[in-house]
Amino acid sequence: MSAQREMKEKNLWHTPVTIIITVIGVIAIVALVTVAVLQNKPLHQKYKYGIVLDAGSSHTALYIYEWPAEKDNNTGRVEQTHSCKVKGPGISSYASDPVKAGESLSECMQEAQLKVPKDRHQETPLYLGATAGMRLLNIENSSASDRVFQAVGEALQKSPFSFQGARILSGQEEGAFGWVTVNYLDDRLSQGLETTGALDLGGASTQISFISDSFDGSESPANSVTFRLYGNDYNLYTHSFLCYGKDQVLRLVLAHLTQSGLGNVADPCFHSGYMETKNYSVLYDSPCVSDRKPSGAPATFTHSGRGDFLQCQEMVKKVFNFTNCKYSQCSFNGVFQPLVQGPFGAFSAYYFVMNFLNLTDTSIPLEVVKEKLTRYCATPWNEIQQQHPKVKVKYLAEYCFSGTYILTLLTEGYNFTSESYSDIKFIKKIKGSDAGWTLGYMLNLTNMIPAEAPDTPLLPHAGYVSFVTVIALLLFVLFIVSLRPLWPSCSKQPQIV
Ligand SMILES: Nc1ccn([C@@H]2O[C@H](COP(=O)(O)OP(=O)(O)O)[C@@H](O)[C@H]2O)c(=O)n1
Ligand SMILES: [Ca+2]
Repeated sequence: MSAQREMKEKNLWHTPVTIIITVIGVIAIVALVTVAVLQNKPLHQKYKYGIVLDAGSSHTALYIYEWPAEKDNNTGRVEQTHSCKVKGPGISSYASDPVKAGESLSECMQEAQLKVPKDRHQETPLYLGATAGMRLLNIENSSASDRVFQAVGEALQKSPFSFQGARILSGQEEGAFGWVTVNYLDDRLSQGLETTGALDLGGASTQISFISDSFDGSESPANSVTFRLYGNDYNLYTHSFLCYGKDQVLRLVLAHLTQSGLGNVADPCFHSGYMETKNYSVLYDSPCVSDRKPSGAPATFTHSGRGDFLQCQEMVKKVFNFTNCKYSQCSFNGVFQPLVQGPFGAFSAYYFVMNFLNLTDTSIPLEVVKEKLTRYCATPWNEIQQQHPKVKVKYLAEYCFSGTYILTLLTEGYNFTSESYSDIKFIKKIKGSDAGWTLGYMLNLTNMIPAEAPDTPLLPHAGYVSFVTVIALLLFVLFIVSLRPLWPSCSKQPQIV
């Protein structure tokens, strides 16, 4: 009897019930893992796009940005995938023929249509932001600037993209968005790290933006921009100096020089042997200098070089006004500025000029940098031309001036010292994206930087799948173990008496 019962128990393991339970258990685990994998698998990577046109004083550039479609506001994921330099001058130069300003953009816009997948064209936002060139035109002749915007807007409206408007950025926006760009690309915002200051040098204006422990905005509210990004509050100091881009300062310095020698201008900022006949009307055709035009000036003057860094620096210093600071401290022209603090990224013309001059290494002592520039400026013009046959003569002639202006602006203007000079990094790109205001502008307009830190999943996808699998297997094993009494080896062997 007992042997019979035990035989029965042994056979229980092979009963349909046990088999069904086991099969259901296996199916349940396979289903659980499959659902977990499918439910949480990143979707096939699709991208979204955004286009920004940087309408600068000297030229316009188009930038295309790309980011994974399913995670709009995650960290540091927007990247520049393409850029296109518009041929010809900046849009403000088309004041007398605005339609041409619109037409000038068409080549880059065609390129953008090829770069952005066709099925994304309609939903891709397109922005145009204009900076100091259009600020000056707006001051000089606001109806002319309106006409340029009208023409540019009409041209962009015809593109297949979702045109969101063309407007002038304020100097504050230009500075602040440049700061957002460099800190976003370095993942400093998402990770709440110490931020990098931003130095942007354009043709017609220049911006300085940084966080200072001693700045809460109260001393000069006009220089304060506040942000809440990824759960952190920032009170940014920023200032934009209109007319202090390198092309306008070149005019200012020349304007100073023409005050003394009307027909002949011997310029220490140009190489000896350089000589060009220039028009007074062209030189003074800018609101930055127009009030300085000497009366009774001849139509033209001879602009010749003297190649003397120190004297050039003396001339450049004259464009800064160091008197009349009504704040605790100022940079120049009575503008409040706290002491520079932390690392800085210097981009745009800062980079182009210092890179040309082989002076981007800021670990070289400032005195040595000045010596190198002194030697460069003293090099005769014919030698310079021989050394750089491929560089456009107009640009080549100006590097001595531009280098001198950059060093003077940084040290005399912003009060960088021999020590803090090494905190500056001359940069063009960060992780493949150009440093400049455009990315920050787009991130802001598309609400891509959240005010609060996004909730991040506890585990990455692969970790999550492994976790679910292990737990499911564990449960299954426990279940099997719980059936132990039914295991054949655990049942008593029938004893045959
Ligand atoms: N490869 C290049 C490109 C631009 N640049 C200069 O960089 C400056 C760019 O200024 P911008 O056109 O953005 O002018 P803003 O409107 O920013 O004042 C101009 O002075 C250009 O001449 C350069 O030196 N080398
Ligand atoms: Ca610019």
